[in-house]
Parts: sequence; structure tokens; C-alpha cells
Amino acid sequence: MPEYRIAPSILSADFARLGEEVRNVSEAGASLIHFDVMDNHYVPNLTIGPLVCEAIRPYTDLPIDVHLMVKPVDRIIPDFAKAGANIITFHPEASDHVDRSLSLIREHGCQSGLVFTPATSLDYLDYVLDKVDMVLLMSVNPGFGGQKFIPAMMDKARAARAKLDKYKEQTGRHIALEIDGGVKVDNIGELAAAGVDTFVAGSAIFGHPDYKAIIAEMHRQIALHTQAQ
Ligand SMILES: O=C(CO)[C@@H](O)[C@H](O)COP(=O)(O)O
Repeated sequence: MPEYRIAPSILSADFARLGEEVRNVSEAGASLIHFDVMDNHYVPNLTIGPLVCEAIRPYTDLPIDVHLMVKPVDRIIPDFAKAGANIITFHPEASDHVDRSLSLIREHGCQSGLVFTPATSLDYLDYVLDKVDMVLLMSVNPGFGGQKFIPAMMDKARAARAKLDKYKEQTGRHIALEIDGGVKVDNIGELAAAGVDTFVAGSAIFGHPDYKAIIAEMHRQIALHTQAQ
């Protein structure tokens, strides 16, 4: 049975009270803090950088899961590692040398991962799986919170899990499968059954009045859909 993790996306938090929001979701049962970095170049929005990562670091003991939506990728990796990031993921299309960017993340003491937009092929994984700790599937187009889950991503999750399971059979190493975009209580169970183990949720958590209750309900749905497996 994999460890199922809920990662609130602070993109949907109240930025005026960010430290407090991070503390509140941490105490409410979150497993990771998902940190979306957008540059208004690779994606059409502009968010937060290493200074904000450093500022929230004292508010949680949970791993900070930095999702880079920036181009180029490499220059900013050491800054995030220094700011307290634990996991750093990036989009292969945004890196000049994917293998080098993955190595750079690990050299800086973080877990590494590749992110796939809805239309990006999983083939990018083929020659670099040994350097990947987490695969992040985007189930919306990157740039904004509060979008609708793209249904075709359910099959993509199954395909990704099959690839990662095959790799585990060969090597014994588990690679986490994370999904991001439109994750709610009504689809999280099916996603878990499809093989996803890490769930990013922004508006579903920060838009709910009781963070503890919504995270508990997400775990309940996951358990309901995976117990029989
Ligand atoms: O990276 C992104 C969007 O680009 C996501 O992390 C969103 O922030 C998820 O938000 P919801 O769809 O859960 O509201």
C-alpha cells in the first residue's frame, strides 16, 4: 500500500497571511506544501520565488514541494535549495538539458522530478528514470488555480503508474506519482485507484472553511477507493 499524501497548493492561500496559512494546513494533516513558481514567460502568470520559500520555511516542518513553471530552469535551482525546498520539479520543455537539471537538483540535496502538462508525452521519462524521485502530472494547463480537471488525465495517470511500476520491478525503487489541477473529493478516490499517491489541491482545500475536515475527507475517499485493491 503506498503512502498517500495531500499537498495543499498555496497558490490558493491568502497571500496576505501566507505563514499562518502554511501553519494551518500543516496542522490540519497536509503531507507536503506545494509551492507554485510562475514566471510570466513559460506560463501566463507571475507568482512567488525563493524569498517567499525562505519566509514560509519556519512555519512548517513538512517538505516544501517546489513546482517550477519557469524557463530557463537551472539558474534558480540552487536558490530554492538554499531557501529550504525539499522537492524541486520542472517541465522538460523548459530545460535545455533535462538530465543535467535533474542532476543539479539532487546535487543541491533535494528530491527531483519532472512535470508533464496535459499534452506532454511521458516519453521524456525514458532515459532519466534513475534521476527522478517524483513524476508530476498536470491535469489542467499550468498557470492558474481553480480550473477544471481534464478527464483524459485519468488514463495518463494509469499509463504513468504502469511505467513507474515496471521500473520498480526492475530496480526496487519507488517513484512517487503526483497529480495537480482540479483535484477534489469527488475525483481523488478514482485518481488513487489509478495509481496516483500524491495529490495537489489548491482551491479544494483553501476554499473550504475547515482545512482539517477537507483533508480528512480526501483521505477517506482515497481509502474507500483503494481498500478493495
Ligand atoms: O500549478 C497549478 C496551476 O498551474 C496548480 O498547483 C493549481 O494551483 C492547482 O489548483 P486547483 O486546481 O487545485 O485549484
